Amino acid sequence: MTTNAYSPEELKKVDPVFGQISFDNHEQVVFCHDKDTGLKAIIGIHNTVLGPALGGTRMWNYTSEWEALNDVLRLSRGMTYKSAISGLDLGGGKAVIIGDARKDKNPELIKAFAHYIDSLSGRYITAEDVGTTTPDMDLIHTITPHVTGISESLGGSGNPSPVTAYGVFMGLKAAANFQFGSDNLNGKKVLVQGIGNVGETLVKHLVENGAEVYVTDINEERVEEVAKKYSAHIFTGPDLYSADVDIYAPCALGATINDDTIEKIKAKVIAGAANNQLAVEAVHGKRLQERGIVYAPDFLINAGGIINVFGEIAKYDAKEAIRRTENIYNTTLEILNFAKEQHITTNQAAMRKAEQRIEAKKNEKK
Ligand SMILES: NC(=O)c1ccc[n+]([C@@H]2O[C@H](COP(=O)([O-])OP(=O)(O)OC[C@H]3O[C@@H](n4cnc5c(N)ncnc54)[C@H](O)[C@@H]3O)[C@@H](O)[C@H]2O)c1
Repeated sequence: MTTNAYSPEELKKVDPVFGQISFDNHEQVVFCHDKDTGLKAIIGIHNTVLGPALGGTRMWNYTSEWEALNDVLRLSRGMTYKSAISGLDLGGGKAVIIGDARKDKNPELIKAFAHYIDSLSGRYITAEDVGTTTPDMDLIHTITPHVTGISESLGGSGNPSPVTAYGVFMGLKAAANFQFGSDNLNGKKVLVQGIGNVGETLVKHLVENGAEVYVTDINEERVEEVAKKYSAHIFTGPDLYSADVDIYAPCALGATINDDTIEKIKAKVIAGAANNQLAVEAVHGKRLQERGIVYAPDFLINAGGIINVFGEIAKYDAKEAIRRTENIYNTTLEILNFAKEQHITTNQAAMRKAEQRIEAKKNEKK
């Protein structure tokens, strides 16, 4: 599975950087190459109006540079909106390293990358993402202070995934409240797709709150293990998108709501952790709205991780991170109501609120 919604062929049709499909007024795009280690990386700084651009480094075996560039453009923009809607004084950025994390990652390559981060003097602050780990961040920390998600022993905020899962759970409950008139999940059928770090903890919260949880993952061992641990059901149908459930929680990779899946979805609420769930925001967000499916914007409800990590910069503790994450419930309800009033999609509503915050800050600075 690629992490992009576009094929390399589609991406090659336009100008190399500023003409890219996902280019959206990014402030800076940095191409990093180190001959000795073979490092090829791209740092995308989308917007720094609210603060330094914070976002993780993804290491992925992209099939082409076009795909890597598109991913970093798309992901860094997403971070701007995520931090803005979450009330954090942070801008949006992200980095990608081209390569297979299992085969190509080594300390020298990570250190070479750290020097590039350092060269940006804090305009970009990194963290973990797919393919990078806390030990990688600790290593980056030996070169530059502009890194979060480091070990707790070094003053870090620890594993963000449980906090992310808690935020997703809050957003999911708020969306259920909006759609079903109550956030009581007792007996509600919920399908969790992807039971990794975030998905597993989400399953725990759901089961503890009486939901009937179905799990699916490409890792079959994990499915068995998680289903057994939490007394969840293993999803066995031929097609998970047409599953007869109330809530679909995408917690694997992005773009699962696309032309092939959208008409099949029976769930009345979509709320999950995966980034960029809508393959094409305008098209698929609208179609969900037309079909009466309440979509809790991913970048809003999966912000627990960044709220947690921001504590390393803003110097707040784990309790405060949880308190702020809990507020995702209120923000989600506010956004869903705003979308209804304005007759816009929930994704548009969240983006509009985020843009309003950025604009206000820009005007304040003038
Ligand atoms: N970890 C965080 O704090 C955090 C924060 C914000 C967003 N997210 C996003 O949430 C998602 C999950 O994050 P995570 O940290 O749990 O990742 P993870 O790698 O621990 O788990 C992902 C799981 O999805 C499974 N998977 C992959 N492709 C699949 C497919 N096609 N069908 C079913 N299962 C599949 C994997 O086997 C794995 O178990 C990712 O999209 C991530 O970008 C995570």
